[in-house]
Amino acid sequence: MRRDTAPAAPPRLVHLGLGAFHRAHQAWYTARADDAAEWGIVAFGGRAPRPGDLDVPAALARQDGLYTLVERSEDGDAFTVVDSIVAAHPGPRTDLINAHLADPRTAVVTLTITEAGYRLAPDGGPDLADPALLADLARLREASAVDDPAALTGATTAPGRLLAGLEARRRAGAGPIALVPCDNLPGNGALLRGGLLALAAEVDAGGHHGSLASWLADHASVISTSVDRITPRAEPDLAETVRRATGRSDAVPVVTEPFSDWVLEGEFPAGRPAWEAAGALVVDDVEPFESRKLWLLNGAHSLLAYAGLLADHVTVAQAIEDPTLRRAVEGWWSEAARHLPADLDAAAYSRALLARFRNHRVEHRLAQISADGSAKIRLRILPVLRAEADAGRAAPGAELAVAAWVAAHRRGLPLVDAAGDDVARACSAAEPVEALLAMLDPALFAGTPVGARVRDGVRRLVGAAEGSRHCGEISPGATARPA
Ligand SMILES: NC(=O)c1ccc[n+]([C@@H]2O[C@H](COP(=O)([O-])OP(=O)(O)OC[C@H]3O[C@@H](n4cnc5c(N)ncnc54)[C@H](O)[C@@H]3O)[C@@H](O)[C@H]2O)c1
Ligand SMILES: O=P(O)(O)OC[C@@H](O)[C@@H](O)[C@H](O)[C@H](O)CO
Repeated sequence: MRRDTAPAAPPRLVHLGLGAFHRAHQAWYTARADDAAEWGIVAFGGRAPRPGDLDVPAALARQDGLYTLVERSEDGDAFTVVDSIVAAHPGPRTDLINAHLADPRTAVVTLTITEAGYRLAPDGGPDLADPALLADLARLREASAVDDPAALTGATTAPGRLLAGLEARRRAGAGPIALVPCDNLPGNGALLRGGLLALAAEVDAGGHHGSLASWLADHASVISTSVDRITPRAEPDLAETVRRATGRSDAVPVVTEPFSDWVLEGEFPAGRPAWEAAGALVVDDVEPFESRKLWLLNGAHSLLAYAGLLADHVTVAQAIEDPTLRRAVEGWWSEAARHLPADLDAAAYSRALLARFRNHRVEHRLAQISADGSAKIRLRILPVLRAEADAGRAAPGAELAVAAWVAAHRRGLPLVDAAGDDVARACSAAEPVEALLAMLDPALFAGTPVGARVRDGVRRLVGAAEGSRHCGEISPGATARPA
């Protein structure tokens, strides 16, 4: 695929974390905006592709940024060429990230770097024990003593790359900018803003060049978002499906569901595309929308992932047809709905979700969703479980999600987790179940009725394997590797 005569839109948006979701979501909204011709995206990969994975930025660059979005419903496929990405580069091209951020025409940075990519500690602040992040900070401190732009290159973490780019913008006097995290993290705007300010303060403390932190506070408007579109990893024959249906040769098509949702809160001081034209909603308070989505959709996904894998299911569509799991998901939805504002109509959202989960043509693999469970259970299940426990109620759906995560480790399922070292340590502790629960929240589970019910659940799910001392192979996820 190549661009023909139509000129590409000017580059005014920068994206970090060029994967499937960005192309199914933000790039698609941008291409459908009324003013799409004015807004081109320069997209950067994140970490180096894993062995066997496609190099998406390289493949997209060979196609002038064009790709096919396959919207897959129960009834069939719709194929659209998305043209909003005007340049694609590998993540390590920090010289280009800096150059684009230092350009006053760049108005917005979007991010889909995965939850682990933010490199947060359990308290929600930046993980200042992370060696890669510390190395990026040290580089930035040294760079503050020199005016050479090359000194601002070479960061390996996403926060380090963003911070270096913002420092380049500050030095260029290129003005304010909006930062739009589009990852499934509760309070993603506050987490990104707090993280960047804390990291900038670390740089300022050892640097010589003035205050990056106060520049950020005045010039970086961090948007909070709720993002929703189920976008599984593309199956190997998707390119062939596209070729047969459209005659086009596309090395990196994306498959997604027809449904899409984007809710944003915050100011865009240098402008933005008219995303509302494609259905985006700009609100004063995104938090209730975000909780609804993270609890009802992602929480149910986590429940299905661990309980479904334990029951030998492979995809979400298979797991939701299992009557026991479906009842558990419906139970979880009722538990979560009690803590959502009534005007968000959680019941209608859940009904629609059930249909989305049952779309068997979208092959969303439980193994993909199961990654990084220690953080996801903490963020997506525990807030509801705590609230239910405080109200003196049992919460069987939430309790099953926790028990299934523990049991999946105890049964030796090969799970990827960014906190893989901690999980492995917990698994080889004298009391692995206690240690795994303590990783999530010691106070919630130690000597409490909810803890007792979860332990019973683990015993039932682990069954015959209970005597085994070790969990399965736990691969470290993203934070354990250089980005
Ligand atoms: N896929 C979905 O259905 C969906 C829906 C809503 C939100 N999201 C959010 O988008 C994120 C990405 O999903 P995707 O489907 O595009 O995945 P993907 O694997 O296709 O792409 C992930 C991108 O993030 C980069 N990345 C991975 N780990 C990183 C790290 N530690 N540091 C920096 N960059 C890193 C990768 O290089 C890649 O560019 C999810 O983690 C989630 O937070 C996804
Ligand atoms: O992307 P994650 O790893 O946060 O969670 C896996 C899925 O639950 C998630 O990707 C959903 O499909 C998505 O959030 C739907 O909008």
